[in-house]
Amino acid sequence: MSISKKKALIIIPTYNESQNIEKLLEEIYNQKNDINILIVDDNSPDKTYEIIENLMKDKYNKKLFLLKRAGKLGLGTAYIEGFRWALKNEYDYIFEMDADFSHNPIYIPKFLEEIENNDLIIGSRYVNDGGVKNWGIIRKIVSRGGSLYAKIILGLPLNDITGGFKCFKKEVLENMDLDRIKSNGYSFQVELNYITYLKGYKIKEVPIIFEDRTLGKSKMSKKIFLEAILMVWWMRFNRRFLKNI
Ligand SMILES: Nc1nc2c(ncn2[C@@H]2O[C@H](COP(=O)(O)OP(=O)(O)O[C@H]3O[C@H](CO)[C@@H](O)[C@H](O)[C@@H]3O)[C@@H](O)[C@H]2O)c(=O)[nH]1
Repeated sequence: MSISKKKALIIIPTYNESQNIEKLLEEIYNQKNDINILIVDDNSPDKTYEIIENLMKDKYNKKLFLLKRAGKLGLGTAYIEGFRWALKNEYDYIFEMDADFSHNPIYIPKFLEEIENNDLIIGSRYVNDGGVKNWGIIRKIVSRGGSLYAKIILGLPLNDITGGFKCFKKEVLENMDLDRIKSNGYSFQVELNYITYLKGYKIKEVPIIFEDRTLGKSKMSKKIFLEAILMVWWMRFNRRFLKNI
């Protein structure tokens, strides 16, 4: 079957992204006009959801959707709810993407091409031709170190393990019990990659240049960072549980 016959959905979790979201949607649709987008908004105080509600009525009618949750419940659970929605609505290819332009929409066509012969595509900062822009030295060390830490402890043959620009084939998500995923922050990405790998799916890293956001603020915190450090050890010792999740 050709790409055009497959249904693709991009899930974008949002919390206070009113400065970014409309422009991002425009750029995504410039890259790929026939794709659907699901925003999972946690009742953003800056009313990001109102921008979406207006665009859904008019400009992006029937291609833009919104799940509005009661309050800030975390990135991981936002994706889990998005995945459930995607499976219920029979999407074949399911993307994860940030709202802040750190994930450049120009890569979407490449991901769609590569997912045909793979089960999970990871936009990777740490393979040839990948990289980061506008990051200070500390953030570079923490991010690169974090991926190496998870790679060594878990024995994962991947270079960018925490990255959040991805595309799944629906079978991967259908064949895991989403209710049993434990992580919510950075380690959410690690846990999903690890389960996908343990189940024997084909994972490919595609190089991306990750650019730090210029508008709005990152929501990541010390707590999320600590969760990631500890969760990697939990995953290491619960390999069998995760393989059968
Ligand atoms: N709905 C919802 N969205 C959220 C929440 N927290 C963050 N988001 C949304 O999730 C996206 C990423 O949030 P950032 O706060 O910009 O995250 P980051 O620190 O840059 O982390 C990114 O990079 C990490 C690794 O480099 C990734 O692990 C992570 O998934 C994300 O892609 C943004 O669209 C943001 O609005 C939340 O609690 N609820």
